[in-house]
Amino acid sequence: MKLTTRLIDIGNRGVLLNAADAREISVRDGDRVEVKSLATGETVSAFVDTTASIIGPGTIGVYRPTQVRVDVLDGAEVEVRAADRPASLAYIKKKMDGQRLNQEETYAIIRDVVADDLSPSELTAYIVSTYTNPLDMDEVEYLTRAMVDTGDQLRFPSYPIVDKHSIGGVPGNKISLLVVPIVAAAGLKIPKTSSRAITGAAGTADLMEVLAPVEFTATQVQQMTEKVGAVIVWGGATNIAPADDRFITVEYPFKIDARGQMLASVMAKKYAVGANLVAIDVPVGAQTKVPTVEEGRRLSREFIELGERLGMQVECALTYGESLVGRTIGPKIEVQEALSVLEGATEPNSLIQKSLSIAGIILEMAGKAAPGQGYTLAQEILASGKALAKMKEIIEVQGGNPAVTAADIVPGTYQYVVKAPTTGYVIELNNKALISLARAAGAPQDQGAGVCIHAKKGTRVQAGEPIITVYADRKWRLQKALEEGRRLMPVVVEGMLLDRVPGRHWTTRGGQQYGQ
Ligand SMILES: O=P(O)(O)OC[C@H]1O[C@H](OP(=O)(O)O)[C@H](O)[C@@H]1O
Ligand SMILES: Nc1ccnc(=O)[nH]1
Repeated sequence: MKLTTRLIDIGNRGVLLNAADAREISVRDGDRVEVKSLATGETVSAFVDTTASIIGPGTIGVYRPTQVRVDVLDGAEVEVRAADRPASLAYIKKKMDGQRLNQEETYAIIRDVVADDLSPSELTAYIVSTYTNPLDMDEVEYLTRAMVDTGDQLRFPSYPIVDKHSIGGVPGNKISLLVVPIVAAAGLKIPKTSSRAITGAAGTADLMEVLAPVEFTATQVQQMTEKVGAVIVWGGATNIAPADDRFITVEYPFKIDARGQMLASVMAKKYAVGANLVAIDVPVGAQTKVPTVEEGRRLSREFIELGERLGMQVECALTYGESLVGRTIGPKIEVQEALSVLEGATEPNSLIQKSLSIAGIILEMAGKAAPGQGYTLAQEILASGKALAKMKEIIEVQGGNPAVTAADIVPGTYQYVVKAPTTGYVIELNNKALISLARAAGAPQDQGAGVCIHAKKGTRVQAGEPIITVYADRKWRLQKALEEGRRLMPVVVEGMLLDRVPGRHWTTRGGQQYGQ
């Protein structure tokens, strides 16, 4: 059917058809059409929305991403017909049914993901299929390679190129802000790409964005790394493993990170930046992605095997994930904590020790430190101020203000201090509840939102002492976080009343009613 184009500024890969025209070519809402520009001969597939009134018969509304691909102007004529379903849908169904996918099938799915040829529900079906029917190692390798091959890759003229990644799952895990500058200050190249939050309240990309822009092309990532030795950027903007960020948009609301997807997500980014030496942080503990040490070992072996298949040397560190890293969760307060350590603070221990351990592993892998000496070298670099100086170079090369200090970073202006209701030990600090609290307060989108934990598990507190401060950039967000806090009770002090369960308000025999 020939239709006349009307450009519509909507960000989806779609077109708007009059309901009568849609009926004529036998398509319904959500179906696909092929749109062919009669001027250029180019063809693009797009998803259909229908309307009875916004667009009249004979006209087609073309949304921005569709227009960009087919290069049509307002008023141009296009040919429109019902399109076939992509073959990848059958492969997604195959995975939903619990079968294995081969290399070609995996590549077909990932190509369609990157080309935006799958609708949100189709993409969700794929992620859920791999969540419920775990990928085996061959499938993980196909997925990783497909994610790399459908994006840009960096090629540095010399090795080693080192890299670090955490599988996430523990709140407050801001160690990349310390590890990357320490390792780069030792003269190593570390082009660090990170995701935004997946199951947490602030991913490393969300943190770095407090200090500098994080959206760059692959070429810029390479140039900046060559200049100062390191970057900390958001993988989603680089076109490095571009499928990764599409998957994360599906995973984020459900707070899920299926094992096979996680392996591929992390290792595709490492492979695509050209890293040959990689340290992986695997936080272990109840309420993390890896509940037991045995599972942590198994996952580590999988990371190492996948690394071998791809030609990268991988070392994994099982780390303590029962409790948050440092004391803060949320973009600004986490950055403030990390910067203060770079500036010389000797607390919090959990953050400093973890960062030095992971940096130490990388320094040993790259031969900068003798076996067993990496931690000490990392400690010297941190104490000398060289890591802070390197961080300032990274901030500057990415376009941020290198003069920034921890004191300049001000968390959300709406604050609420939760006090210990009773004297006793903190016997429970629930990671997942803390994450929900920080997300309810607005993290990571609201950079000032988050929580600071004053008393970690095992600490003795006096009744009335602060145990948590909640920060928010908006008042209603603070209220929401407090409601979430009351519901989830992320901190429990021994002896504390957990809840009161009232009976009904009986009228007593004496005819009086109490406690209204
Ligand atoms: O939100 P959850 O699932 O906890 O973790 C996701 C975070 O973990 C990784 O951290 P890094 O880039 O190694 O520092 C990712 O890049 C992301 O920032
Ligand atoms: N699935 C993932 C976990 C942690 N980091 C990532 O980049 N991806």
